[in-house]
Amino acid sequence: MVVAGHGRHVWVETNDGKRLICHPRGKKSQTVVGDRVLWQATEDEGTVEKVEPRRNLFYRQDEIRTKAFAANLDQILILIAAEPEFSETQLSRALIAAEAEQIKVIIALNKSDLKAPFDLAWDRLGPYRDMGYTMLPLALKPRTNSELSGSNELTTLMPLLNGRTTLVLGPSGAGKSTLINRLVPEARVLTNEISTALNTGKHTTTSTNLYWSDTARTTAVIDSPGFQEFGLNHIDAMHLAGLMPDIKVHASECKFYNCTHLHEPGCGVISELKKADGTSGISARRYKIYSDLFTELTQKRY
Ligand SMILES: Nc1nc2c(ncn2[C@@H]2O[C@H](COP(=O)(O)OP(=O)(O)OP(=O)(O)O)[C@@H](O)[C@H]2O)c(=O)[nH]1
Ligand SMILES: [Zn+2]
Repeated sequence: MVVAGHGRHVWVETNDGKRLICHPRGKKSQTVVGDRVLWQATEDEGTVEKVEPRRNLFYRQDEIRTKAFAANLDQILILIAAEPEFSETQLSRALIAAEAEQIKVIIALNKSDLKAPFDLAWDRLGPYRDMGYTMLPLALKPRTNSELSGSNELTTLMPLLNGRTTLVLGPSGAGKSTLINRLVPEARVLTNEISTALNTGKHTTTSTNLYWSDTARTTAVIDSPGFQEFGLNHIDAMHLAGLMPDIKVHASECKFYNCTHLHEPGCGVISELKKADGTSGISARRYKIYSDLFTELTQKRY
């Protein structure tokens, strides 16, 4: 399994837990973290001979290039926090990308100890709870021993991670490193090892790494940057509504089968949005995100 990558060179873990650097055979082979590969030993390193078929491939795409995050995921954990204030647009983009690959998502809101901003943020997430996304409050920051003995903040999260491979995504400052370091105390050491091995001189905090949080290697977390610039150019504008659950339920009520939900008469989405009695299942903010994204995806350059 590929557990880290740098450029075209990857760090492969064998079934018995050994790790070695592998180089791609030929120009074409593109591997990402989570890939299962067949490799062949060279002197002290290896060559990737074949990438096994993937269950899924999670990626973002901007105008310049496609960037794969990871493959063969069981789920994605989106970690946001009471502070800094999260961007609903970024959150929605990540959810749409996950939906496009039919990967389950957990949304975790960190820093529940910051009562006032936390309550505000929890409120802002109302539409996402209504859509059925699993959502949990967290307080990840290590506390004093007396506070810790009372409750373990990871007791609600751990059962959701156990035995699975989870890609952790989140904006800077939400607590991603705090989480990874609690799940995998030796993460920092491993990251240094990887960057020395794949050697680049620079640190690999900008690359994607897979860590085991148990010695039996059944629970994996993948740490990846890139939440900030989440391009969705790989998605067809006409498929967008189908990837946003709150819009999707009303898109089946439209008069025209190819309705864009932006201006058409008899549009189920627009009529839901215009419900004046406060019962609309589509928030104004979500509709704005939909229409802005629709425009972005129809104007994309190839
Ligand atoms: N109040 C509070 N602060 C927290 C909590 N969890 C993490 N923090 C703090 O939030 C700050 C950011 O946490 P990090 O884990 O470095 O965040 P990150 O998402 O890895 O951020 P980058 O390194 O910028 O990507 C640190 O100062 C943490 O101590 C929490 O539950 N409550
Ligand atoms: Zn419509």
